[in-house]
Amino acid sequence: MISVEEHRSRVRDVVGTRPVAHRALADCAGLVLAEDIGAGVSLPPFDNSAMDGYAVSSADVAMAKAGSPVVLPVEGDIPAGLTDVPALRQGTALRIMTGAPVPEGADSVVMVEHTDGGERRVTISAAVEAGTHIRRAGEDVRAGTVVLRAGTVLGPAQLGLASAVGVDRLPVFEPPRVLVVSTGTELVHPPRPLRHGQIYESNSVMLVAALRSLGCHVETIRCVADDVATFRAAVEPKLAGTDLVVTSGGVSAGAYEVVKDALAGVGVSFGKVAMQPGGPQGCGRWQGVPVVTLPGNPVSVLVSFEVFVRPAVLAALGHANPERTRVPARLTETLTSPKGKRQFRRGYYTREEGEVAGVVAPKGGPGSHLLASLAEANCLIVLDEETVEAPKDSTVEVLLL
Ligand SMILES: Nc1nc2c(c(=O)[nH]1)N[C@H]1C(S)=C(S)[C@@H](COP(=O)(O)OP(=O)(O)OC[C@H]3O[C@@H](n4cnc5c(N)ncnc54)[C@H](O)[C@@H]3O)O[C@H]1N2
Ligand code: MOO
Ligand SMILES: [Mg+2]
Repeated sequence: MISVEEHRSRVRDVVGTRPVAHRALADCAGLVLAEDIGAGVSLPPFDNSAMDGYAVSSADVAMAKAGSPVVLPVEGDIPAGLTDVPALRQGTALRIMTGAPVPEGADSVVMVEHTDGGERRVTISAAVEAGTHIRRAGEDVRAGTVVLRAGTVLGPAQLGLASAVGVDRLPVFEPPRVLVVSTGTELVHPPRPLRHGQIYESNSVMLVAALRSLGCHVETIRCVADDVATFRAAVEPKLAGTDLVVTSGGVSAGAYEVVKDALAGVGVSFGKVAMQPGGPQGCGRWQGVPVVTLPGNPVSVLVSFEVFVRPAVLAALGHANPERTRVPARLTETLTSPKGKRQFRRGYYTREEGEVAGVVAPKGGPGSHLLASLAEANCLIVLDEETVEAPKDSTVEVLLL
């Protein structure tokens, strides 16, 4: 039996690191930036108006008040996007819009609300200080400086910033193409009718959802019968276009362990990990393609995914911290755990406003077939290898899902 940590590091080594690809910004959301990005332009690129109003020289409107306004001739318009901007003659005004370049000779903008809105002549009823409503070139970003650091997870704001400094593609760790294969002669695609002895397939659905949430491209082969020739014929032709294969089922100690029987001799090793659920595990390479084989019980599949596959895929994608958040929580009931194994129990974690630690209520028993309780859970309770009993009201560690 190997430890959880040992298998985690094997899976991580097998999955490796993804290559870097340059992708259009629209395809980068959620991915990790592979290199520092410098600004090609300053932000703003030029002094521009923060308001719709009139560009003036503050000296010309210094005496303007509500009761005694100043009237200036308006010599033209500066809409946003105007590239040939006239200079302001002293003693006049230019009508200017938000985002438009401030003309030479102007040192401030009077909001249209403080004027009569005139087109030929404008009556200004408030003075402005020099600099009012002008957004200075470079006050946000200076050209040539690094705006996004390697390792940044690209969300909407980071992608917007990249575009604002003139970038249309970014170097990111390329998401893997993952092939999910669920095995079991008993498995049936819903909604086909079930015969006695058959069950509806659910593991591939969980794995696809979990992998897509990490940004992976996923293809599925569902309900492969427990027959080595059938398994090979279904999966082998797909290996060429695949970066990672994740299988479910067929890895334990029985007579029809299709995944084990098909892959044990070709570079994938199998064994037991000291955890519950998720004991039987395997990983390795098949024709050079990384393979992680998960046990078939539905809870075992999702727990194994959380413990082994998710951190390995996130690390491959360049995430500095690929782990779930761990928090302490007070148990609402006593739990028991097998000595020598790390147990992961489903739980529902809550924390009241103002409380330091939260509370966790176990959901369902330890059985790895109890899918309904998994669907009610928002965390995994971790009971370490030494723990045989965690009493009610004791503090345990939970992983927030
Ligand atoms: N003699 C032993 N028997 C078993 C051991 C053991 O150590 N000695 N380990 C048990 C544990 S723990 C697990 S976990 C399972 C793992 O078995 P397999 O990986 O070979 O998985 P299967 O036998 O194919 O299936 C197990 C179980 O899960 C259901 N299943 C499988 N695939 C799906 C799916 N895609 N959707 C829904 N349900 C699925 C399947 O019908 C079985 O009930 O082995 C124990 N046995
Ligand atoms: O280790 Mo198995 O995954 O409990 O059912
Ligand atoms: Mg089996």
